[in-house]
Amino acid sequence: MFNLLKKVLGKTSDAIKDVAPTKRKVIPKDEFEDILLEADVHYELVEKILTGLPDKINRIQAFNSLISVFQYKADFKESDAKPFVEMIIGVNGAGKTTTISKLAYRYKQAGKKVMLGAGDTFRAAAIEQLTRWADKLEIPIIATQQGHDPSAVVFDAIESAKAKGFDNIIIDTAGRLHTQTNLSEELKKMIRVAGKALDGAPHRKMLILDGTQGSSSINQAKAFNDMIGVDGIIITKLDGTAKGGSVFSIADELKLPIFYIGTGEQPQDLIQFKANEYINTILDEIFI
Ligand SMILES: Nc1nc2c(ncn2[C@@H]2O[C@H](COP(=O)(O)OP(=O)(O)OP(=O)(O)O)[C@@H](O)[C@H]2O)c(=O)[nH]1
Repeated sequence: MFNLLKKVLGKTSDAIKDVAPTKRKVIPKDEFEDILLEADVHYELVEKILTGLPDKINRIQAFNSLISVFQYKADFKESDAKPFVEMIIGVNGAGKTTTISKLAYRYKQAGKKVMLGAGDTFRAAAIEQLTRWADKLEIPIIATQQGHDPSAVVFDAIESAKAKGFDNIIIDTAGRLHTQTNLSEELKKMIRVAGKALDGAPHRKMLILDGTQGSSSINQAKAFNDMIGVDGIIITKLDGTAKGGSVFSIADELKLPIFYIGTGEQPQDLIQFKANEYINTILDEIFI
């Protein structure tokens, strides 16, 4: 896991090495500042992280300051609902479809019966892409034609999963409609319909953010959070970017738990996010 994370953060580590080529026991505070900025931690947060730190910083001081970014106000409460209904939200291209296949693969590996719902009915390509993943993973999918009401997909998926004793339903959603208001109304309706079909559903609304966008994905995330209230985040494509520090900015601005990070394009390329491991992987590049 540590090695995998090291690989995922390879480009971020290279960026850190450009600023701090030699590892030491203590580093000057302004060098720590440069490192954080280089890794795309957002300026105000860098200032916050540095507050209270001495002029020369050791690893423990750096760790304590960075881990404080991940103290969320409210953590997501695990649910043992069956089926556990999850909605996957985010802009087009963030990696929703791929991430759904990764979650489905993960749950299936854990022995769960998983069903997908093709809720991005705005684009035929989204329905096709998800159906291809479902076939490849040998997982059933509820899909309709382009333009049909995605709430019907939600309802049918939940009814079918209840009848057949499924454990997990993962529902795709549109990332864009003709207007933002349409999108908001559609997502809210999907949530209402899920709740009618099964008490407490959807149990988790997961936002997918593209890690290569760095801190600029934050406004998008806030817009979705304001619209429907997000329970947690998955950050994708961290393997291809030097902006690994954006994870700090995302956690700080949204105060939402980060559940997983995407580490590649295949169904198995998803790892659970653990703040301490993430920070230690970065600090390994800086300190002896
Ligand atoms: N390297 C890498 N690529 C990823 C990751 N997650 C998704 N991708 C790629 O990002 C691209 C977009 O992913 P999709 O899953 O199609 O994204 P989407 O949000 O469903 O986008 P649309 O289908 O355009 O709505 C694809 O080429 C994926 O293979 C990841 O964690 N790492």
